[in-house]
Amino acid sequence: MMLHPELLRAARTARRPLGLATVLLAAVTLTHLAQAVLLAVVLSRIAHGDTAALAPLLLAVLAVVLIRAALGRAQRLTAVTAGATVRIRLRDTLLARLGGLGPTAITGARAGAVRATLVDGVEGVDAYVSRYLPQALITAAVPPLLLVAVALIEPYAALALALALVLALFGPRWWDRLLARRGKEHWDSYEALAADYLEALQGMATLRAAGAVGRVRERLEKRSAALHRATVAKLRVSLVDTGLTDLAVQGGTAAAVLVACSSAATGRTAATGTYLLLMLASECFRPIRDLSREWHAGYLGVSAADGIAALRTAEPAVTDRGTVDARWDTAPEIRFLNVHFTHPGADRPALDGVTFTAPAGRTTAIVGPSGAGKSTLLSLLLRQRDPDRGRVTIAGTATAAYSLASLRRGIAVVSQETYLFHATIAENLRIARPAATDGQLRAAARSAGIHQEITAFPQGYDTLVGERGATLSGGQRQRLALARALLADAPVLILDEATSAVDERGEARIVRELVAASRGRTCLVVAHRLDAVRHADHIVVLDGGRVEAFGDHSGLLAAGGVYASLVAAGRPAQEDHAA
Ligand SMILES: Nc1ncnc2c1ncn2[C@@H]1O[C@H](COP(=O)(O)OP(=O)(O)OP(=O)(O)O)[C@@H](O)[C@H]1O
Repeated sequence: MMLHPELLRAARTARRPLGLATVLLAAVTLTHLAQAVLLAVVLSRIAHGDTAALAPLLLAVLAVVLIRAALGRAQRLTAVTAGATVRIRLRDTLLARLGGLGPTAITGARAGAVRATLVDGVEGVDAYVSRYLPQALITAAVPPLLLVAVALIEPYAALALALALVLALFGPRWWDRLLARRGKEHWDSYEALAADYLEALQGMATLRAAGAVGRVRERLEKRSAALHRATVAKLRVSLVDTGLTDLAVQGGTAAAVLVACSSAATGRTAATGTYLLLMLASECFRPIRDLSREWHAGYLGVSAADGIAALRTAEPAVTDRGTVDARWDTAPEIRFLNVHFTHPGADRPALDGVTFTAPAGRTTAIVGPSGAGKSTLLSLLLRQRDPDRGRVTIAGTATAAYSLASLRRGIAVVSQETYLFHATIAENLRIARPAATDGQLRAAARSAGIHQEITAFPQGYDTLVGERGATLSGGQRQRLALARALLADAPVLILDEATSAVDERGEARIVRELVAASRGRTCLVVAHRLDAVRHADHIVVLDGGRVEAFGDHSGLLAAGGVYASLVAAGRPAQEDHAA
């Protein structure tokens, strides 16, 4: 019997249906026992040539069989309901935890591995709690009780059965650790394969362009072979386990039959007692045989349990202890006050004493060469991380004082990696505001410069965009994401390289239109091309994690420095560095 604390915790979320499933399983077991007793009486009557009461006895057997069929059906339905409850609650918990962990933790894990845990691992937990656990409880309770009954009829038979039961129940436990290890190795191989496959599918265009499809296929074949080896290794241990149980069951039954025959021959037991002994000896092992069958169904759950526990208990990068509701009536002012931050494992700070104010209701651009700290700054504003020192405030209140959910609702973000779902354009837009009217959708799309292109599609706003917006161009995807952020109507808007996939003229136009559309909001813009941000009310120039300068386009240009050299280069900062 393998019990895992994580699986028991999951089972507690559906105590009632699981309790009912176990009670019904106990009732099914009782019908087996009742049938065994009735058959023993029938056989004994036949042996004595007493056929008078056979008809009612056989009818009683039939009734028991019918009752068992009904109970068995109810038991399976209840178990399925219990399993579904556990599955749904566990997935909810894990998804909520993933949401709470934020992008830093999610990018640390491999998407395919997380998917395997969330989908296949949770399915395994369902089988474990709904089928294996009730059977394990019955197995722990029924054979000892039957042993007592057998001992009352023939103590020697009880002794033979007890030895076989101990061997059947505890013998395989020697292999438990090895089995758990093999199960873990199998699950790790499975996760790695799932992650590699997902990555290969998602990156197929890049792999094809780089001529690397063959190499990746070889790697996947190696992964498949590793999974096959892990499966066989696991099966070997599991077969020894099952073999030992079978041996004990067969041996125990044979020994009990021998003892029953000998005690009948010596006259120690009467005919009814002998038949009862034979029937009960077989019933003693029924729960063990059933448990062995259910074990294979629930084994996946045991293998995935460690991964599920790790996901469920993963610590988020920031704690959500804030209580203030980030619901600002007017666009708020954003301030960075002497903010220091070093990424875990990095040897130099990404932000080294950053201080500036993004005035309320205005557009502030953040520019600087690659690695200057722009994305880090935005991640601190969104509380994906907390500063090591210093404070980030919105409307005069530290970001940590706001509840995370409300803070993130109050800030709309468009980044290069904004995700579009396999749904229609309208559905993708309404993710930001489910109750938005068609008019509001159109207004947001117009501001993001995509309305005309949408209406040019044969199905307009009902066009399916494909997974990750596959049927759209890079620029269209970004503008759609932009429209979605505008629709969110949050008082703070962050554009993080949001228009980099749009052509140069398009970018400058969109940023101009956005600035107009976001009037009344506090807008922070990190743009690829300086042309796009020259009209911003304020520009913060970051370099090496410090604020190098602060001002407007003409002032910064006149002052020289990093900004002037970036403009003079006339190219994106990243290219400068790469050159
Ligand atoms: N997860 C991370 N772990 C360690 N170091 C990091 C991490 N993310 C960023 N850094 C480092 O922090 C510094 C600032 O990076 P950041 O991404 O904020 O710069 P950026 O100005 O946004 O650059 P870019 O314009 O190229 O996107 C860089 O030195 C970078 O190498």
